[in-house]
Amino acid sequence: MAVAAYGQLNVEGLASWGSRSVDCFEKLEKIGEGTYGQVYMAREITTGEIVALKKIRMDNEKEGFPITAIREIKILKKLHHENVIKLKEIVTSQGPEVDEQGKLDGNKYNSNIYMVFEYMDHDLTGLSDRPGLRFTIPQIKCYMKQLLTGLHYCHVNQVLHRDIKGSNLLIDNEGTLKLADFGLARSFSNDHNGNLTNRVITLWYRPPELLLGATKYGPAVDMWSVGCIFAELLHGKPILPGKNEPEQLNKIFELCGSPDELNWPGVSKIPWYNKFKPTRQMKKRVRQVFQHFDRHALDLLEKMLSLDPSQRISAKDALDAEYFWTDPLPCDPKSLPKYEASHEFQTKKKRQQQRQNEEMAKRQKLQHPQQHARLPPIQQTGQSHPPSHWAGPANSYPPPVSSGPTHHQYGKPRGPPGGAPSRYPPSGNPSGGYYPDRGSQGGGYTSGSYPPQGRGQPYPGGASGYAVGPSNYSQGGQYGSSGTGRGSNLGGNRSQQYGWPQ
Ligand SMILES: Nc1ncnc2c1ncn2[C@@H]1O[C@H](COP(=O)(O)OP(=O)(O)OP(=O)(O)O)[C@@H](O)[C@H]1O
Repeated sequence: MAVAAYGQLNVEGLASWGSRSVDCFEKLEKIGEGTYGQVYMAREITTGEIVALKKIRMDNEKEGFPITAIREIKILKKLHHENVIKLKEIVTSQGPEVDEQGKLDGNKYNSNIYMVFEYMDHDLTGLSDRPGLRFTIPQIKCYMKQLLTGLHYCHVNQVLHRDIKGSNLLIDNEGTLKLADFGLARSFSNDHNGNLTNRVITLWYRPPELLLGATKYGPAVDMWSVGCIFAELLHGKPILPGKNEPEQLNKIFELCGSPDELNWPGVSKIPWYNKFKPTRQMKKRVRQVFQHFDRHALDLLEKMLSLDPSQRISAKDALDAEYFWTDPLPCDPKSLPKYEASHEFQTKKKRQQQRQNEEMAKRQKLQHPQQHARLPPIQQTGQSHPPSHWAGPANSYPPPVSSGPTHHQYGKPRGPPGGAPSRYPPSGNPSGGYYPDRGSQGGGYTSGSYPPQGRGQPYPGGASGYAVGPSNYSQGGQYGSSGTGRGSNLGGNRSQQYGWPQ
């Protein structure tokens, strides 16, 4: 990995940053662990403010400070928007640190660097993974609108996110959604001719042009991921869960049809097209597969899942789509129900523990079948159950609560993740903005295994043909052409409403 020499983290405009010690914060709980660091919920000791501390992983760095962290810091420093996570500060630790197991963290610099973020109660994956949870259509529209607004802001500021997925969409108990994890993000310019890496974006959300080896691309790559998230929210589970790159491409072609020069002019010039073009002709099946989505949702989804990136809808035009302007309208974020905190890391951990408990119970049953038949059921400590009287149909909703935990309620470290069932009482009265599920259109979620990350991991099997080659493929300025129709007629009012730069 590219690095900067240690001690030379010269991030413009960050003069006073890094002057405070991490000792100004009390770590409360680990809430995330990603490729590039661990994330903790923490409290600032003097003010009591709850924040998220992202520790920059240095243990793999042979020569210095990871370039991904520098990029993330630089990019976040220039982005200021309600739907983009706020980087508050950088803090450092002096001297060796120990991990959760009390082991030295093995960092040869004897010093760590942390990014301090505003704390968010949930990530979208963690939230949607709550047992029995189904998002309503107004709720899905509300989250999608915020996602598109944040992304539009990034794109007009010439930043590609390049890792849009549920666990990077953070949500607070005010219902605000923010884009996070800019570790793979980078600046682009419309006249930029250099090659970019195509080994970005987590596999299930990676667009066909990157899978086919394109190295010139633009904001349309993020819009493909948005399309996958949109369909996932409505469908209840990831729509393109490929195990490796060839399978991922195949799943895309089965859903969106096979690419050719007619539906995607220039596709045959993308480096790995000949290697991976489907051997048989496949038809587009989006409308058939998702026939339970409403007409406006389907129209929008088709435009997001356009194989040809130059025809893929932009974030701005997506916000003008009929979908967001027809009943049921997106709900007001503030009216959304509040939930107990949920992050993907914790829900994964809960599931893991639940599986372990189940296996243990099975083993014990096999060893002592009769004795166990008479014992009370094993308590599933790792699982967060809805109250038993709420174990209704799958489309019933997790109980909204009148007052969820606020940041300041996190006075002391909480117990092990998932140690206790949800504390929130059920409510039969869906309050403000909560709509009961609208038939099969309500979203839902099923637990599943997780996709390979999009961070420069080698393609499977060196011989698979995924060798980076020169590209003569150009995306052709998809972004910035705002298109015609509603956007131009109504864009003024709508732009004001979204608060995006004109
Ligand atoms: N500001 C925050 N508030 C609350 N939770 C957060 C915050 N930032 C990150 N998290 C949690 O930590 C997880 C990992 O964070 P992040 O994606 O920034 O790290 P990463 O090392 O880049 O991860 P990955 O490799 O999965 O992309 C997130 O999915 C989220 O659950």
